[in-house]
Amino acid sequence: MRGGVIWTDSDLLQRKTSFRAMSRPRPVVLSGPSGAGKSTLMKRLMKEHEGLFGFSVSHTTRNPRPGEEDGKDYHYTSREAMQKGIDNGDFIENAEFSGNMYGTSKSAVEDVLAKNVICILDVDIQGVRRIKDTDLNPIYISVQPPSMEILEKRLRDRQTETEESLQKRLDAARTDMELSKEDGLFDVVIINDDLERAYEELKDVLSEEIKNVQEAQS
Ligand SMILES: Nc1ncnc2c1ncn2[C@@H]1O[C@H](COP(=O)(O)OP(=O)(O)OP(=O)(O)O)[C@@H](O)[C@H]1O
Ligand SMILES: Nc1nc2c(ncn2[C@@H]2O[C@H](COP(=O)(O)O)[C@@H](O)[C@H]2O)c(=O)[nH]1
Repeated sequence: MRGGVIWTDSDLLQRKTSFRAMSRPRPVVLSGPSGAGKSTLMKRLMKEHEGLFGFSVSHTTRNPRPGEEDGKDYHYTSREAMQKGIDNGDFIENAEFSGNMYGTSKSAVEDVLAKNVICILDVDIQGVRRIKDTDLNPIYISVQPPSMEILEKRLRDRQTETEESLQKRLDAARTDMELSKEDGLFDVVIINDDLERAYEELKDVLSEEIKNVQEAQS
């Protein structure tokens, strides 16, 4: 794994200054319970704004789902390899979620930042807290389902989970829905009830960043 900018060491302030001086587009962190609709909203955003966004491809130890591609949706890896990368300091954050490891490597973020596009990170609430300790300075958005019942239906209908992993995700969702109420943790909370409305809200929140990148590219 490639090394590079380290966001949590002692010259944090120095690098914060240099980040601002380069006026890079502000990254976006999308979080919220599994099944709330983060990927659905993100994929639509990236499709409608081609060349303006870049996805930070996380690592995970979970198996690929049908249709998912290694290097595009995730870097699929083993526990051993991932732990080695973590011990090596290659990750800005990592977490255990529903029996698997997930993490954002430094190079995943750097590769997107280098293109001067808006970097999107899809991470759970533990990842949000870890990213708060870095100088990435993203916009924090929580995507929430209208209710636990609707979330469960969406996860079941998606047909990606076993009963066991579904129950783990529902447990994590209850915690997420509670913790995400914390004052100041998120800049915006979007309730993804009606998809069109949620998408418009997401675009609205990001309109300034989108405009800035469009102008920089023209
Ligand atoms: N507003 C909505 N109304 C109805 N169904 C929705 C809505 N938003 C998303 N869905 C559906 O709900 C399911 C879960 O959405 P999605 O996979 O985007 O969630 P996610 O938050 O990215 O989950 P994960 O964190 O597990 O990747 C999908 O099958 C998607 O098509
Ligand atoms: N802390 C992190 N969480 C991550 C990362 N990549 C994804 N996720 C979160 O995991 C769950 C489950 O994802 P799924 O693809 O298995 O359904 C979801 O809440 C994601 O937001 C990461 O790099 N770090």
